[in-house]
Amino acid sequence: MSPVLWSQHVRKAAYGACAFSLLVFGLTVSSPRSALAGSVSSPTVVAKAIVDAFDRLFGGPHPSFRSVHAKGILLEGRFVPDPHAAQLSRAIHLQGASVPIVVRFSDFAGVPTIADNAPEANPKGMAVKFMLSDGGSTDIVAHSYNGFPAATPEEFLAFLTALGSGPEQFATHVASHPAARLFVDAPKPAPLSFASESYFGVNAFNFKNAEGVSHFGKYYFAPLAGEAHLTDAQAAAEKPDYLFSEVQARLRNGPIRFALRVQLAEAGDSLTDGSFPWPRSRRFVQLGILELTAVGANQKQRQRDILFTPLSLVGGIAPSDDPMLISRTRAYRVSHRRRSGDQAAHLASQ
Ligand code: HEM
Repeated sequence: MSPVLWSQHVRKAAYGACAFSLLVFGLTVSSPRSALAGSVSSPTVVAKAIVDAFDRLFGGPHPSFRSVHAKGILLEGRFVPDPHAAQLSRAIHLQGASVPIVVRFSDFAGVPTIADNAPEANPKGMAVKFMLSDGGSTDIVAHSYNGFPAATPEEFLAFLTALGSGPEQFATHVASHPAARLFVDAPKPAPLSFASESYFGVNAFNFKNAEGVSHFGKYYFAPLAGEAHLTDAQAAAEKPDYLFSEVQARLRNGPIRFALRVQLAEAGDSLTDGSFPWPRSRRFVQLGILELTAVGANQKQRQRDILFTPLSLVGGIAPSDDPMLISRTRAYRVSHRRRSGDQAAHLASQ
């Protein structure tokens, strides 16, 4: 899809979310740019500016909903580690015993009512929380595009600012940023099911085993049902909530399974820039199987309350130096505070 078209789709999503959003959109798109022109440099400031930019693009904030990936569903099940997973990492959930998991599938946009077959509903999201035997938890936050339109948080803020500034500005940004170009041009077909999509962790982590041997790698969720996507015509014929209905119907016929793998870095692969994928020829290590068996109860409240972040980690898995990881985590916390309804916290996050 052309950058102009993608930008128009995002605008349409905002319009659909709120009749007033055209005015809001038009009035506020210049704010992130003026923030950028100043000294936006700390990860916290950039993270807040990115959440503000999402809210402007998507007519938010929408109370109780995430600033992006607003429409989602929580499923429950378990993770069964592979017998060889401990060779990669000493992490507690990779040592043999299965652990309960909560998984949230989502559409991209920050519009709670987005149609699943709308272009701005892609990429799809998959966030996983592993409930550890020591009472803690650890997360993986992945999406269905193997890369990202920006290498750094500042570049991502510039991307969102350009997107909100109009088709010409966005086309200019895309023309001078290869990762944005690749992202905009990449086909993002609607999946047949949340269970028939691949999901990528994008940013690298360091995995260390009990002997102290460490490797850098990126997460990858492979659907055991196989990848399956719709043609544009098939997607257009689907209902707005087709993915959410489908996943619940699918669960009535048996578990949904994904393999969790780590793609290992080789010399020369960037450990600090997730915007481009590593070559497919890199070795994958299987960490285990996710088995989803039920739709979570009390969806509305639990989706509002639960927080997934890429830096909710556990011993044996450490962040790389990719600057996105810290800004992502801060942005997710800002968005979480804003949707929690706590006015004091909301003000503190301004
Ligand atoms: C600087 C880069 C990024 C920023 C600032 C950012 C920001 C955000 C924010 C603010 C949220 C809402 C979180 C919440 O309210 O709980 C979010 C959600 C999400 N993001 Fe990102 N994001 C970034 C990069 C990425 C990347 C690289 C991926 C994929 C690997 C990704 C996947 C997701 C997913 C799947 C969700 C939904 C999580 C959930 O279900 O709770 N994001 N992002």
